[in-house]
Amino acid sequence: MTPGALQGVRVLELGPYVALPLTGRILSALGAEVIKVETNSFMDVMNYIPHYEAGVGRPEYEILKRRVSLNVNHPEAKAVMEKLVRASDVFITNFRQGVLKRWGIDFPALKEINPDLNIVWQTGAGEGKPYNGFKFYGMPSQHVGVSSMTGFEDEVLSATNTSYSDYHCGLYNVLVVISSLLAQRRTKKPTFAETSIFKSAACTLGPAVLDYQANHHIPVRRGNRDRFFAPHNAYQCSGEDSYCTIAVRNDEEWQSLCAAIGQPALADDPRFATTAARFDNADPLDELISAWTSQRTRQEAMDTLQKVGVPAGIVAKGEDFARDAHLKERNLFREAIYFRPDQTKPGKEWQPGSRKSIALSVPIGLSETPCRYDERMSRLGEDNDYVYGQILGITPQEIKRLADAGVLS
Ligand SMILES: CC(C)(COP(=O)(O)OP(=O)(O)OC[C@H]1O[C@@H](n2cnc3c(N)ncnc32)[C@H](O)[C@@H]1OP(=O)(O)O)[C@@H](O)C(=O)NCCC(=O)NCCSC(=O)C(=O)O
Repeated sequence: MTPGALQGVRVLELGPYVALPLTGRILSALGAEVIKVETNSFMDVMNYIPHYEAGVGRPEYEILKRRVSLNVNHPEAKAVMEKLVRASDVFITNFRQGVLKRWGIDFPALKEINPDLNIVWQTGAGEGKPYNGFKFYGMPSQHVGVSSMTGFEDEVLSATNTSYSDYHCGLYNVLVVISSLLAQRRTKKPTFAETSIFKSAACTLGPAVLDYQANHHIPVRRGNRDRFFAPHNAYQCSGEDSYCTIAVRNDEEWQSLCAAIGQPALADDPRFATTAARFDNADPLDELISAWTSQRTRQEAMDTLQKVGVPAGIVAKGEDFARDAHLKERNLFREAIYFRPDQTKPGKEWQPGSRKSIALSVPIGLSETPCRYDERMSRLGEDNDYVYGQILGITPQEIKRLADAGVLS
């Protein structure tokens, strides 16, 4: 197999939920060896959401990681943790400082254990008053971001139903890791970096920040409409619950749309002559477009418009999404098989489980160092022998003793 871009880099991951495990997932797809530390009594919640068998890695997150069990609250765990830290190039965590201190791995301690260790500390809001030490999940962190300006006017708050601040922060974490490793080659110094899901959410506001500063415009909720695009909406197509989205940025795209829907004269209609005019006349504009889309399937509508360079996409969900021909063709979805221990045999005889799952791979293509993909589902503790034995050099007897003593649990 061609070595990945981050081949030779070892990352120690300690932390739950979306953003931090996403970081490890991307790094492992890029070729890093990512060791994820969890304990049976606090397994990353994302690994046991109801759909999945308890303890089995959630496909899109843990599929490539080395999952070890270590109860860091155990008095004997510190020595094992120190070995892990010494063997790693990068440490990523989202536990709060007090928790890390309790475990003897706050940042000064880590520096002492491994002076070359790069550290990414993913926080809620970061250091500094007034939010220092705040606990955040996606939604509360997003009140500063896009969710305040998405949705329809009469909605109290548009919960985006996806914690985008986590996905953004996970990507920032990856950038930090790669930059730190590159910088270290030059400076010989490791980096300590603080990232934050709150700040990541704030950075999704984009031009709205400038618009407020320059013009004192406070963004309002406009449903699917947008001042800088018109038409800009989801249009009903033939068939139940079937929509096509269309976004037109300029007059050229508008003229192409008019021709494609068989109404070239609309391009000269003064109500629709400019983006501003089309935005002001969005109701009749949307009616005209709906009249055309409602006679077609969403696929036909999308294909017809895309053929003439008008950005259009189908609204996909559930099966539509999982079976999207393009995503499938580009290998974004792979079928992954659950593995589970064969209870009839002693030791670790792993058998393919009965259920299959769709696993998301990383949506990037690298020509020289392709991303890794593995169809194996890892299970908590599955890599204990490899990591503790082969990487850390702990003897099998000692691994067994630590396991029996509840340290590796
Ligand atoms: C992630 C957090 C919300 C988690 O907060 P808390 O639930 O309060 O967790 P704590 O940090 O206190 O730790 C939880 C408990 O688990 C224990 N714990 C955890 N792992 C271990 C291991 N390996 N061994 C032993 N014990 C463990 C830990 O000691 C605590 O025990 P006790 O003390 O005994 O209880 C917070 O740390 C945080 O805000 N982090 C920064 C922002 C962030 O990453 N947010 C989530 C993004 S994802 C997201 O938003 C989303 O999914 O949605």
